[in-house]
Amino acid sequence: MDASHVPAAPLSALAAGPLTGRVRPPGDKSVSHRCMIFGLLAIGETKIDGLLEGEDVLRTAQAARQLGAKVVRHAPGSWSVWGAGLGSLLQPIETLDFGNAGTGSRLMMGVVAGHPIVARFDGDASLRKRPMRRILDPLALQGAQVLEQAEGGRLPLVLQGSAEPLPVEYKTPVASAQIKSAVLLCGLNSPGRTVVIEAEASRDHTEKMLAHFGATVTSEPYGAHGRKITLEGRPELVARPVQVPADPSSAAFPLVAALITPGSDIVIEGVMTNPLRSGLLTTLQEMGADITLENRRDEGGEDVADVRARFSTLAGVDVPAERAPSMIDEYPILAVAAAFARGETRMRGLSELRVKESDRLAAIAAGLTANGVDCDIVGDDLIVRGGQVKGGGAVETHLDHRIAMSFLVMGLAAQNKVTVDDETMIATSFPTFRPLMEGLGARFS
Ligand SMILES: O=C(O)C1=C[C@@H](OP(=O)(O)O)[C@@H](O)[C@H](O)C1
Ligand SMILES: C=C(OP(=O)(O)O)C(=O)O
Repeated sequence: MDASHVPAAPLSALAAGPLTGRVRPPGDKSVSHRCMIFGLLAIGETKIDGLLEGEDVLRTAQAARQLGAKVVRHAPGSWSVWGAGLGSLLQPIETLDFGNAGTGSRLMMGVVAGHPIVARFDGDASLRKRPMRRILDPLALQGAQVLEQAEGGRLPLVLQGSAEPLPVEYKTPVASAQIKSAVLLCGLNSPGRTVVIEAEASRDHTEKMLAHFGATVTSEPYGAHGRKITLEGRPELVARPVQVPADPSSAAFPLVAALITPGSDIVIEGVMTNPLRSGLLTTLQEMGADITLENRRDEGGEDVADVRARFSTLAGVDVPAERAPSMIDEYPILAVAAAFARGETRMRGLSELRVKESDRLAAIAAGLTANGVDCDIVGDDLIVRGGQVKGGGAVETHLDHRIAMSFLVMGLAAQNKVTVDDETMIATSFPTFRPLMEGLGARFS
């Protein structure tokens, strides 16, 4: 299903009995995008197991095809990519249309910027509003040229890459794995060394995959919370199998649903517990959540665990700004947990939430207010005063999957049903959200 071409579909969540059972959410979205990209750049067959078949990743798969890869689906989650090879991408004829996918579009800009080709990038109404200068600025230092762009450096835009990207040392202006990854992916085809410095470490899937596919890449501490990543250009990237763990950002929805719904006891299997993605687990545990990590193991180079969550009496906490990169996509669902917690939760330093699929800071506050939850935005902080949640509200999702799923979870434990104006965007990251939640006992109408 192509979520961007289906009409909006409202959906309500109703108070549910206890949630029980075991589930496995789909594959991680960040890793799945990167499977397609590294598959495109490597020589040979990249076999992928557990790929997220969400709309965002399918867009990246399509772009990889347009740039010369052969991409084949064998069975659900089981895919192969035969790469064009680093330095040998095809000139795409049609626009690369990334739909709703920030990650796919921005990482692929890095790939195109490092090749002597011209590509037109576009996306849906949400993606067209998102800032791209943060990607285009470093890529210009590396030698790429923006031939056309919409106002403010936005999509649609036309990017001309360079046959020989310049080696750069780039310090990212905000903690962003997308900026870091775009620079590194462009630097792959540079005859020299590319260095990215981030003051606060962001998710490291690109670095891990670079090493997995044979590049020489190092990552060392930088300052109190940062990293310095150094990549040697022009490696021979060789196809390697990839096993995709379950997405912690998707697992967050059944997790919080169980914590706030009385009597619940669930297990979420195979969840990636990479420390750079685990800020939500830390925060919920600080709030008093009954969460245990069982059967901890390594799957495909990532830490994974089965996460057991039981209904808990939560208390408000202060969430420090430096934790934001490790839980950046989880603030909408954390705000829902905070609405059911006793006392005040203050989430600090959320400016990046304003430039996601929607202005998430505003969308969260509006959704909470519509459902009778007391909250404020103070500067870049969100303050939620929790307790019992009246519900009964209608929530505007602004083409944002995480806003839709978060408020549907709220409806499972609120006194009255919660309605979101459009559930279609959920297909971008978690196409099985509804059946998975219903399997645990959730009710939607
Ligand atoms: O690199 C990635 O896979 C992602 C990075 C994050 O974005 P930023 O780099 O903009 O923080 C995150 O919000 C997004 O969902 C996925
Ligand atoms: C921000 C997100 O994704 P992207 O930037 O890839 O659109 C997300 O999935 O919450």
